[in-house]
Amino acid sequence: MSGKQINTKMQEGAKEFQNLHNNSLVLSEDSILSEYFITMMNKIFDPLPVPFILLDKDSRVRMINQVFADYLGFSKKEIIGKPVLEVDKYSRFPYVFKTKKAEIAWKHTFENGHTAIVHRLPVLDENGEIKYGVGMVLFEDLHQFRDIIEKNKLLETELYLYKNQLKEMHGAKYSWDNIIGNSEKMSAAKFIGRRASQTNSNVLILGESGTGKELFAHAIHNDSVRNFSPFVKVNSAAIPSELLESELFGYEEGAFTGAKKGGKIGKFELANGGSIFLDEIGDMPLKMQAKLLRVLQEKEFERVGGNNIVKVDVRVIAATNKDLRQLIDEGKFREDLYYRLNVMTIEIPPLRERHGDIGELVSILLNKLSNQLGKYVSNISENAMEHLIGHSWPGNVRELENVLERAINLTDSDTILPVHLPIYLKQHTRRIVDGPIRPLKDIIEDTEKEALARCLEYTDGNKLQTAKLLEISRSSLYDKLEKYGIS
Ligand SMILES: Nc1ncnc2c1ncn2[C@@H]1O[C@H](COP(=O)(O)OP(=O)(O)OP(=O)(O)O)[C@@H](O)[C@H]1O
Repeated sequence: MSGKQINTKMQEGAKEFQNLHNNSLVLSEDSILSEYFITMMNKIFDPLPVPFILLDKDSRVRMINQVFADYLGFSKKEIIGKPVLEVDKYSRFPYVFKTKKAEIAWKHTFENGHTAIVHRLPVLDENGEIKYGVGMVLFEDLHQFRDIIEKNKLLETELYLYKNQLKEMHGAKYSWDNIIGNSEKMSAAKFIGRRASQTNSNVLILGESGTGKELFAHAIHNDSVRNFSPFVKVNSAAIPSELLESELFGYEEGAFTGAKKGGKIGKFELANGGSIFLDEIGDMPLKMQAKLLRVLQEKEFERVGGNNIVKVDVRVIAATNKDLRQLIDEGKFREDLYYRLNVMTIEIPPLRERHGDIGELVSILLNKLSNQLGKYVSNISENAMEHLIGHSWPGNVRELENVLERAINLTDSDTILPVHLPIYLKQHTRRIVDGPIRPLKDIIEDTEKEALARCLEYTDGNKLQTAKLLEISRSSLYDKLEKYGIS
């Protein structure tokens, strides 16, 4: 045979080999019967540890590899050319040739007693007639098969557990159904939120403290195509500025004293494929804002102490209760970052601008809190409700939740009465102004005193949070508490 002929034969053999993997393809008469083709098949399949057999259209064995012959307990010579039923009287090939339908992963017990999982494939010509058949043993005994199924089941269970754990650690817990309120303003905010979740754009959520900005961030992630990937929350105000960079972007081994061996990945890498929720973005230091801007623009960054570029695909959802425009004017927030973030902006209205939502909020929150506290309180008296509606709710829904939780703990029945509400809710500021005419200084001091007492009650005595909510320094808070004798 000339070199060219060998080449052609080789190509034919390769083509036929490909055809074997696709039983819808058709073989030429010459090639199936060609000794060269059979030699090629032997060369390819003999060294493989997968039992393999080739039958012609009359169900005679044309080729069998060594492992299959060994498995059946014959030499190859004893098998080649014999009708398949003489090799294994239980063979289903005659049936497969009749139906012309492949049998995939069937359980089969051979004449020698071995039970295996097998494939039987009929190969047809261009007229749809049987050309030949291919048989393969997938698992040589059922134990092998069962072991793999068991291992697979075990892996699936483990995977499910890890996925759930990951979702718990880095998943979004809330959906739109958890966001109560159908007032016009709230419905408008939810409408934009829903639209935002269907896009890949950055989202900026604005609203006072306790209005539900975090709930919105969860719902947006959950409703987006990224919902199977992590949702990672970072509170820029809660992390000391010197740690924020490594928290967000990770660090390389040896980046600084105390750095972990092997380095550490940051929240952006953790959120890859998913969303990162940057809460209190208005409190982010300027240096970090510059790095964040680069991530938003280039989708890449370097870990602290590293030179390698890390590429990420993360959707940013930022939130703040600060006036970012004012921060820009004060030189505390980058204007370019503001415009990058301000793509889909959602403004959540404060509770005092949607008193219409209070009824629904009270009824759903009472139910939720009753379940959490294991004490069923479902009613609220008309007077108590009036107090709730008359209040200005500086702490928004979070404050309402706290007021209701306290009331559930105080009541002895299934109803909340005015007596179960904190005093500040019932003393409206107007009373201070409405009383006898007094020096303005006294009125201001009384107002200040009441505001401090109210806020402390709302925060359960947490002075740091009180100072934050009243937007005064901690030392100023302590001075005022001392002045008014509030402990
Ligand atoms: N519309 C709402 N429906 C149900 N619960 C709400 C709603 N808004 C807020 N809450 C509840 O109020 C509390 C505060 O909400 P959240 O943390 O989302 O507010 P926030 O605006 O992110 O506050 P902050 O600015 O202080 O971080 C949570 O317990 C939340 O479940």
